[in-house]
Amino acid sequence: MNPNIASLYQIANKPERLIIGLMSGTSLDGLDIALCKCIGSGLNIQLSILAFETLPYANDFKADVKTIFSKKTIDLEKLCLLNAYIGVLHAQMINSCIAKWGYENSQIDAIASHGQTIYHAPKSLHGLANYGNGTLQIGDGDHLAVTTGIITLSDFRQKHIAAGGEGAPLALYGDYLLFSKAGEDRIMLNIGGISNATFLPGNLNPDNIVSTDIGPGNTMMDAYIQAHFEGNYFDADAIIAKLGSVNKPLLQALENHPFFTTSFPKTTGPELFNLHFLYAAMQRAKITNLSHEDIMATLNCFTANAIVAAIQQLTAPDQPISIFVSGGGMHNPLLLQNIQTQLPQITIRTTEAIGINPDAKEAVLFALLANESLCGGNTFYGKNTPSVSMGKISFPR
Ligand SMILES: Nc1ncnc2c1ncn2[C@@H]1O[C@H](COP(=O)(O)OP(=O)(O)OP(=O)(O)O)[C@@H](O)[C@H]1O
Ligand SMILES: CC(=O)N[C@H]1[C@@H]2OC[C@@H](O2)[C@@H](O)[C@@H]1O[C@H](C)C(=O)O
Repeated sequence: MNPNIASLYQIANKPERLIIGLMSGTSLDGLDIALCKCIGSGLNIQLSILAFETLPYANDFKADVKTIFSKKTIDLEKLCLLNAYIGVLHAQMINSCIAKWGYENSQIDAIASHGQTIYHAPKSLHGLANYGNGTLQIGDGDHLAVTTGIITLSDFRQKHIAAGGEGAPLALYGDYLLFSKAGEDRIMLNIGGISNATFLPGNLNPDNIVSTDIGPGNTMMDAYIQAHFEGNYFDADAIIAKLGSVNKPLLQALENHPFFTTSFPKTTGPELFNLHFLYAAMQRAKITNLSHEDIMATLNCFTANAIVAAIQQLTAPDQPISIFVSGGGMHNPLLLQNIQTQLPQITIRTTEAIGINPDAKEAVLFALLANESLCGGNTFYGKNTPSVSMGKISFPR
């Protein structure tokens, strides 16, 4: 037997595994690295985070990725080079974290690598009759495996598409395994570049799970700040948005898009929610002169309204519901306030309240997906989503 296969077999048979989950989202702020201990699998999983770090990306690297990120026309050579480069960069970041945390690479059973999303093209976005859903994440798993010496699972989204999904949100799987609770309807809300939500029914019937993208999270606010406030990457603590007021005609123009009336589940990305989307809405609303502060206040409100509308769509009026938020947007105080004031009856907590660091949650979810591919695979996630094992396996040798 090839020793790689023997080692994979041995890892899959262990009662517990150490898996490093990686997430680098559409905000391009850095790489989230979560070292997870996974005992068992499926609905019996016991997962604990042993260490977590977000390693920020250098500005030059961000600028490089941005040249090929969510654009229809790009430099193919750059795409080809970054595919390998990101694999090696992520591997080096992992190596430094493992050493810092006081572990040896040989103690880690597997890496679960999301990669860097470069383009997300669900059919609802491209509209081309001859093509289905598409998505592309780069940072090749072989480079991670060779540079770390650790078996790596990567490129999780293709299997989801192959089995009939849009390649996202994959949060559903981990949300269901980790956070479902009998007798309590829950919504897991993640506010990253794009916001998404998973409704977890208290009756535990997987057919009642709904997981969907909602619309922009931080992406439009971030893009506006980056374009107009040199040296700033996001509206830290909503300082700028708090100085402005919401422009109603612009808000209405932003909200008047078919994405918001398309039924769940649906997915999206910065390919749609970007500055062109904003400028087109400004044109339709005949707005030529609005302060940066008012635009930021309006984008903040637009983001919050989309989230509130999705929560209202996922629940019946007066239905008791627990909401657990994660992702960078939860650190935006105005965004949270704009959401909470429209949902006064609901207590919104972070996932910390149920044992998972909200900044680490997405990286943890990928560790879980890898754990399922290694030693689970028997869970049924309901009729609305593919129940498949995801991730391609790369060997170090
Ligand atoms: N103090 C803060 N005030 C306002 N916004 C913040 C703050 N801290 C973080 N953010 C927002 O969070 C973003 C980063 O969020 P996150 O790391 O969840 O994104 P991501 O991983 O790229 O998301 P996704 O994968 O879901 O697209 C920042 O770009 C910023 O918009
Ligand atoms: C294609 C892609 O990278 N999508 C991301 C993005 O960031 C948030 C939202 O859009 C979500 O659909 C997804 O990530 C999370 C982890 C998911 O699949 O659940």
